[in-house]
Amino acid sequence: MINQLVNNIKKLDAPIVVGLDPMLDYVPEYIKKSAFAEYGETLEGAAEAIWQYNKGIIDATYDLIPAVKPQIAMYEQFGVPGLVAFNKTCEYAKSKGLVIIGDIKRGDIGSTSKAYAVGHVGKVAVGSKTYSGFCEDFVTVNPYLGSDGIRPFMEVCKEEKKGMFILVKTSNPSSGEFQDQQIDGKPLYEMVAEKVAAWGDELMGDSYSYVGAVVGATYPKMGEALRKIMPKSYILVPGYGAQGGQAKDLAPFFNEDGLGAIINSSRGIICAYKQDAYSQFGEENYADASRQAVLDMKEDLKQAWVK
Ligand SMILES: O=C(O)c1cc(=O)[nH]c(=O)n1[C@@H]1O[C@H](COP(=O)(O)O)[C@@H](O)[C@H]1O
Repeated sequence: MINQLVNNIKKLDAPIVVGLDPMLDYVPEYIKKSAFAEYGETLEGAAEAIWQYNKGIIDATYDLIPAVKPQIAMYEQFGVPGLVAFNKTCEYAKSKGLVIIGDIKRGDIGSTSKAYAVGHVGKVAVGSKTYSGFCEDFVTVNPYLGSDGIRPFMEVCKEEKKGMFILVKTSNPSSGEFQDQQIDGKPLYEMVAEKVAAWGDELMGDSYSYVGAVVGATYPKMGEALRKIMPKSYILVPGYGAQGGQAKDLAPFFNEDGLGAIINSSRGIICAYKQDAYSQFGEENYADASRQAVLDMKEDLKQAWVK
């Protein structure tokens, strides 16, 4: 999968992932109206609305982007119907040729991590049969529990040729509370990055590893240091756009080959129609606004990664 991700990025000249993080407030009224007419103001109605909203965005952008990143919390808030919408979204995006990065941020004791890995990027055995519960190509993983929380994801990813992005330095304001703590003269996030590089060496694709990292766009200086520590790991970079990360700061996240980083934008793309810059599209054409926002992001990012 890392090879497909790299190939998609090269083919489209777009190190971009669109975050599918639907809140009901983002969904245009006409979509909600039709979903509620069919299912009522229920969890099913909400799930139908976010699914229709996502479908519109995928249809309008799939030819421009290599990947999407559905954030599972946005779906889980609607319970089981929400999870059905998550799965439908992943399957539909996959049918359009997109790589799916499941933003699930899991990680637990070994046996539990194994179940997460099997469910999201592997296959579960039921009697003599096996099934893919969900169909992501990559997942985000929390490394707080250490190696035995990561290894089950590595084993499943090796078997299935899938991948993961391990949280190294997150984009949020409080990320330093723990991640920046100095241990033996080194920040914790650098220690995690060294482990990511070592785990990644065990699972190499053609040029990049199956084991990637998450580093926030909001910490470009740290991104520069981390790029060097993990040369073979793809870096998933959230925080561009809505969280204030800017293209001019993103160059250090890329390698000399112009690869090695994929920049996420969620609200900046899926809620584009609500922004002044795209107000001419109107609610009915929210998906066209998202398409324009992707084109603008691609142009904006050129200053960061075109060598
Ligand atoms: O793993 C992530 O994707 C992630 C890590 C991180 O450090 N910061 C971060 O914002 N994210 C996710 O990236 C997305 C950012 O959304 P926007 O701020 O709307 O672009 C959300 O889905 C977050 O959960």
